[in-house]
Amino acid sequence: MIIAVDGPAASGKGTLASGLARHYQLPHLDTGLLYRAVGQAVDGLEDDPEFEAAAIAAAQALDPSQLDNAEALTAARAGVMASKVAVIGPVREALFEFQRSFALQDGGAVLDGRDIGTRICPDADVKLFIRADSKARMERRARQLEQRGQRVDRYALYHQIEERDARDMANPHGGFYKADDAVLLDTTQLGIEAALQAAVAIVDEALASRNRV
Ligand SMILES: Nc1ncnc2c1ncn2[C@@H]1O[C@H](COP(=O)(O)OP(=O)(O)OP(=O)(O)O)[C@@H](O)[C@H]1O
Ligand SMILES: Nc1ccn([C@@H]2O[C@H](COP(=O)(O)O)[C@@H](O)[C@H]2O)c(=O)n1
Repeated sequence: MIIAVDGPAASGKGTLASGLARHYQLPHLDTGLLYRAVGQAVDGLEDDPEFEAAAIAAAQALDPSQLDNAEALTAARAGVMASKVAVIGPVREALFEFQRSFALQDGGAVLDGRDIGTRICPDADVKLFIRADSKARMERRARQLEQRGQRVDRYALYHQIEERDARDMANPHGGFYKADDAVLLDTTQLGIEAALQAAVAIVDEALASRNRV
């Protein structure tokens, strides 16, 4: 079974995807980490005329074992850099095959990102599109950073999230929209456990209706 989980920054899609993976005992891939690893590799080169070429080379050379050191990739700066390399078509092409193979492994997988239901796994068995309003997303990310001991400027964080969403949605190579057959789950008013229960109910219902056909 392939489960695709998409949604904007800090909507909680990673938390839900990993909860679904645990629940259904499937492997999980956070595809944002791939873009973050590429972004991190070219951090500081944004004004260099070779920025695009360097990002493409980094994507082509990406060793997914780099993702084991995920802690550094979760920094806000890595997210911003990820969204800058994600607009480069050949970067997306270079990362496609790894994601597709991960999804197609025996038994299936859960993948979360921006284009899983639209581009990577248009054939997924179940697709979820997670949303939460910008203020809730900012507050969740702020608490996450504060728990790591970081000081947070909530005003700046709000604008950083909005700016990243805007860049992602304008990405001509992105596929960042809700697939027609994705189920929308709004978690603005839901805590983590309630959101996971709602997601499990959606997956179970999708599987049951598939079996009824
Ligand atoms: N429903 C929820 N209610 C409250 N907090 C939540 C909820 N879902 C996730 N969180 C918390 O919000 C933070 C961001 O969640 P998560 O990393 O899953 O978001 P994301 O959409 O994967 O983010 P990104 O796109 O930046 O990778 C985490 O600290 C997580 O524990
Ligand atoms: N499938 C994806 C996943 C991510 N991106 C880009 O990477 C940025 C960081 O992703 P997070 O999920 O870790 O927040 C994101 O803002 C996108 O620009 C993508 O394009 N496609």
